[in-house]
Amino acid sequence: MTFHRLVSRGKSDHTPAGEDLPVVRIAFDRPAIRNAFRPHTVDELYRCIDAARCSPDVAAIILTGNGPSPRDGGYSFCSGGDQRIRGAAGYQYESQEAAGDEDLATDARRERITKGRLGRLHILEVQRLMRATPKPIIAAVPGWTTGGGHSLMVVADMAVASRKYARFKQVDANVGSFDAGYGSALLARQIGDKRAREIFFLAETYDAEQAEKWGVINRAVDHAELENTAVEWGLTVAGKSPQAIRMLKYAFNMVDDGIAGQQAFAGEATRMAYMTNEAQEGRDAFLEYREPDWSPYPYYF
Ligand SMILES: CC(C)(COP(=O)(O)OP(=O)(O)OC[C@H]1O[C@@H](n2cnc3c(N)ncnc32)[C@H](O)[C@@H]1OP(=O)(O)O)[C@@H](O)C(=O)NCCC(=O)NCCSC(=O)CCC(=O)c1ccccc1C(=O)O
Repeated sequence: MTFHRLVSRGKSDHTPAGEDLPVVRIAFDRPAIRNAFRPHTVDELYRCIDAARCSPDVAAIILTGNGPSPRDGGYSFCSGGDQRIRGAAGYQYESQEAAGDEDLATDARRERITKGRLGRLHILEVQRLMRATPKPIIAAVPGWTTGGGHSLMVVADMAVASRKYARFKQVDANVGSFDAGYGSALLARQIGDKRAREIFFLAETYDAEQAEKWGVINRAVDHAELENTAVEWGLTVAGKSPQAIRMLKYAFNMVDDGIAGQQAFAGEATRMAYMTNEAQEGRDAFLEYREPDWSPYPYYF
């Protein structure tokens, strides 16, 4: 993965040149294999998103894929799990020596897999972190997005895609996989049940204009404008009330995330409550060994 903090060029973003902007860019960095992820990639992705989540001066996150491929010039967002290191129980870590050597034959790579480590499906932990991150995550889709990559795009709060190169294909069922969580359920919520079933059951390729029409993405744009659009959206979000954006994201999540969604929203409500004189009176009364005086606080209705 690559992680970049955006920096002002001093032109249109109202920030002096060279200063940090409140947006980060996180990108898959295996363009030769359409940005497929392996467990190390997922570990890095988790850490990148968490770093952005924990940065108080970051308002929005762009998730994209580096490219083009040095092999054939193809662009990709993410093609999902790396099928070459998929074991019987999940995606397996490779030894450090094999890591990065994309040209090794499949059998040679398999022989180098560290046997002692468990197969992992922890991209699902990343999906949960994306939901729990109280900042909009914007997927910028430059090319192919398939399998687990398609699901990450679905989980992102907004998505923009290259009209020329972005291609979408939910191939899970082709390779015996199925994202039976957010990747399918959230997609059905976003675009309708029948269409989501079509995308999973038929696994046909669709392009950015179709994706925009169906509501899978927010906008199809010229390839050259892809990241500019994502940055513009990120900076627009940064111009809004942080509290309002936080509450809105958790509000959008709440119904679909059940009690976990309610907990996230309620946690923010509690944080706000703690800032009130009323809640502080409760704390102070306890610390001062006295009964709380609620009289200044009416029963609002
Ligand atoms: C993406 C393609 C449609 C692109 O096609 P094309 O442009 O013709 O390029 P290719 O020549 O096929 O590819 C170039 C090069 O990249 C290699 N490659 C591409 N994708 C992968 C991949 N996913 N794994 C390994 N290697 C890949 C390809 O082999 C070529 O290399 P060569 O050396 O030249 O052979 C097309 O490439 C394609 O269909 N790719 C495979 C897509 C796929 O099957 N993805 C996996 C789906 S399953 C998945 O993602 C797991 C789902 C998941 O995340 C999940 C679900 C449920 C629970 C848990 C999980 C989880 O945590 O993982």
